[in-house]
Amino acid sequence: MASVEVRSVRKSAALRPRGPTKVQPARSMSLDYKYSAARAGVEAGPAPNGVGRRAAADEEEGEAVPPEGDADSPYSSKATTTEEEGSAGGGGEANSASSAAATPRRPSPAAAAGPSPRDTRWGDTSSYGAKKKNRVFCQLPNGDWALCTVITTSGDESVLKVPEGKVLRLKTESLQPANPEILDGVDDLMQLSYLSEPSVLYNLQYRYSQDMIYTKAGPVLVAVNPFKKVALYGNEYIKAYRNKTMDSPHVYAIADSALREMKSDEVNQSIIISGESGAGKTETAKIAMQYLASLGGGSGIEYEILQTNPILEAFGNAKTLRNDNSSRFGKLIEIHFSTTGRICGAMIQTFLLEKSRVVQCAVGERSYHIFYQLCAGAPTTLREKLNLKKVDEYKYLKQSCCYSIAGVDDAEMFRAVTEAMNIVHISKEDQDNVFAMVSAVLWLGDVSFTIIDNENHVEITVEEAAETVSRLLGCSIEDLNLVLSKRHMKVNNENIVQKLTLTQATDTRDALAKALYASLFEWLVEQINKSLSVGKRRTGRSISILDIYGFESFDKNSFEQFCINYANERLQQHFNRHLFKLEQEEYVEDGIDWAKVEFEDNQDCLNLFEKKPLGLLSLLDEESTFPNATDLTFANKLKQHLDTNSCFRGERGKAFTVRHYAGEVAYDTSGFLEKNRDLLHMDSIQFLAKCKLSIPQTFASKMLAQSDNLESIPYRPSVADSQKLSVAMKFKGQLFQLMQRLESTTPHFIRCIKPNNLQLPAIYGQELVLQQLKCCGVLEVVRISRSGYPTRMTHQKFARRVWFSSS
Ligand SMILES: Nc1ncnc2c1ncn2[C@@H]1O[C@H](COP(=O)(O)OP(=O)(O)OP(=O)(O)O)[C@@H](O)[C@H]1O
Repeated sequence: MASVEVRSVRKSAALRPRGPTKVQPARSMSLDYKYSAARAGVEAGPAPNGVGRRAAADEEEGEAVPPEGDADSPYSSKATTTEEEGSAGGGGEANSASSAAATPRRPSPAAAAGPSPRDTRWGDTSSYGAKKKNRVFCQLPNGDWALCTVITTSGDESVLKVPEGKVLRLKTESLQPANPEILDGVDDLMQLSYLSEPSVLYNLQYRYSQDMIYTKAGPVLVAVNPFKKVALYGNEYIKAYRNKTMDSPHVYAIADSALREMKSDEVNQSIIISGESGAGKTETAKIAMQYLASLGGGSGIEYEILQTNPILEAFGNAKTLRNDNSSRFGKLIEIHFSTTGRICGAMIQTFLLEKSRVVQCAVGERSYHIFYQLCAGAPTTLREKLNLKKVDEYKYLKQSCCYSIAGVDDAEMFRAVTEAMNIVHISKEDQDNVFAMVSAVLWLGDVSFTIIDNENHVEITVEEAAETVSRLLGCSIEDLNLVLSKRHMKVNNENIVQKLTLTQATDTRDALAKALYASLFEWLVEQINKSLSVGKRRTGRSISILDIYGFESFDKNSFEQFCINYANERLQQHFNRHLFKLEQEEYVEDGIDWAKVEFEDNQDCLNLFEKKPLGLLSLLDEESTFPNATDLTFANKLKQHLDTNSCFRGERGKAFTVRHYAGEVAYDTSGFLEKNRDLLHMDSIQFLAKCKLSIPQTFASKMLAQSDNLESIPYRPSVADSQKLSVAMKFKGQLFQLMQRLESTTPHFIRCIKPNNLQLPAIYGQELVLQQLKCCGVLEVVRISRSGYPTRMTHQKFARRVWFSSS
């Protein structure tokens, strides 16, 4: 590919040595903050400004990039270029001239002549000779690294002064060199002369302790969750980033780059936020939206876009053991801009809501916030209309023994949600219908059954719960009884009615509750999208923000974690592809003498999930089509076919383990088949269609339409009237589409890090942080970034930028 090497422009890290910032974040820069970026290059320790490069002979051959044309790859059917032709609209307010002119102090990869001292130091302690007064890192018995000073060295031992004045004698070879004090707390890890695990951990901790939660790792922004309010946001800061009077790492800086690049390059942008549950993804997404809304605002629609957050959080977030406000769905919000650079609309896509939470949740967790908010905050008339009880009186909510969240006022949140619904133009009548459905779901959980014969067949017990459900849905008690206690089936072309046992009836009731809630969530997103739909003045330019559930590993991991972790593997592949594979491939293609930087590729794990016909997803789907299959037969099938796969391990009974990029996860297949089939019996759909209220009717028509659309799909479970594509296959399809969409954008990555599992401020667990940094390859990204060119672009893009900057 023809390209010019332009040193500057894109990576703000590359722009960094640019003098003192004009506006200091009140708490992000302490008075005694010693680092001066301009001096860093000169006084950055003993390493020469060499180039990271290893002898090519030491490197392995290239790894598996999904081949173009492979149907199993989301990258197969499209060009992966981010170049797009478009009108030269661009908008008038961007000012990228200064950035285009800046020159980073970075070496050329071609200048590399041999292994750099930096690279041999990468995690390598053996060659390090500690000297008196040197600052070094030593590992304490608990595994943490501590910064200490060498008092004396003799033979192969050193005597060290560790924090709190203690003295330790350790083998010199176990020590890791520390960076000079002047580099303490640098705002880009690329500036560290010793790039090692302890030095990165120390640097992040140093900054974290001063509320500087953002640090660049080359092109990636690392955000360490402060678990408290930090004075880094608001209008003053937005102004400072817009005017470039502040350039310390920040979500605002990332959003600003996205906005500028969208205008100057005429390419859609994406901000991809990842991290574990509770790491801060949703908050980060909101901060990015806040910046875009502020810069691209004016028409009022930006306010509507921001107000989608309380609605989606109320209906799609819940308290889990890891996060009091955990998103139980994935979200992509695409913000569209007009020719003048103003926001003109938005589109939200959601992924796989965890609907099992509606009927079942673990002790100490809660179901979706809206249930508690409605019960706490509904005004008297609504409360009476919906026959609301206290939260601890509903069976669905009672099982987890957790009703409130410390510091959260559910009643107040309810008012915020209804206000937000008003702002996104959900009519009062629709709001009432929405809350009627929420209440109906709660009351459904209280519908009980009476056994009517000695075969355990049941009928619903006609009492308050059944009566309230039938009133809220607009159906008769008879219809409710029929749908929950009997099933129509076709056997040998004959219609028969089967009576349901207590277990079957309870499952049918729960399936209806889950389907109602999931349909309601989908419907709400549709209404929001209608309200935010893009106006006539669209340019086709957009910035997408992806906030998708983080990697999960619990004591017991089920189908939900299986899907969530699969999504994270896909995202990790996107990250790897852009920051490791494509970047390095281009160097090689351009004939630059480049030694490959190793990184943890997760292609094998993705193959384990996606390969046909013997991948986890295909095998799950196949097993889901067999009426007599069980979770155990599924687990056995996996063991039979996948036991030789290095990413898979069969366990005893119904369990199996997957070696994910972020660690091993043991899955229990209990419930996998049922959750994957996710069958709502046709009787239930017809029941909803017959209800008098329009909203359940709408849900039913949507379900019926989906089942019609699927007539042509070869995969059809053999169950008589099953109506859907399996959950895993649908999710895989959504993820492929998502990846294709993201591939046509310029990505900006934000990695959120959770510093402790207690959700408390000022606690920085080194091991926890390190594990997150390792699993997302932050160190490798820094290494590639400082070894390579700061930015690369085609002649065409360069010309467009120069034109844009000078016009
Ligand atoms: N920038 C921030 N400032 C202050 N608090 C924050 C910030 N980021 C995160 N938090 C705190 O951490 C909590 C968890 O963050 P968030 O819900 O964004 O995590 P998440 O990564 O989206 O988790 P999940 O994957 O479970 O949805 C927030 O509720 C908030 O209390």
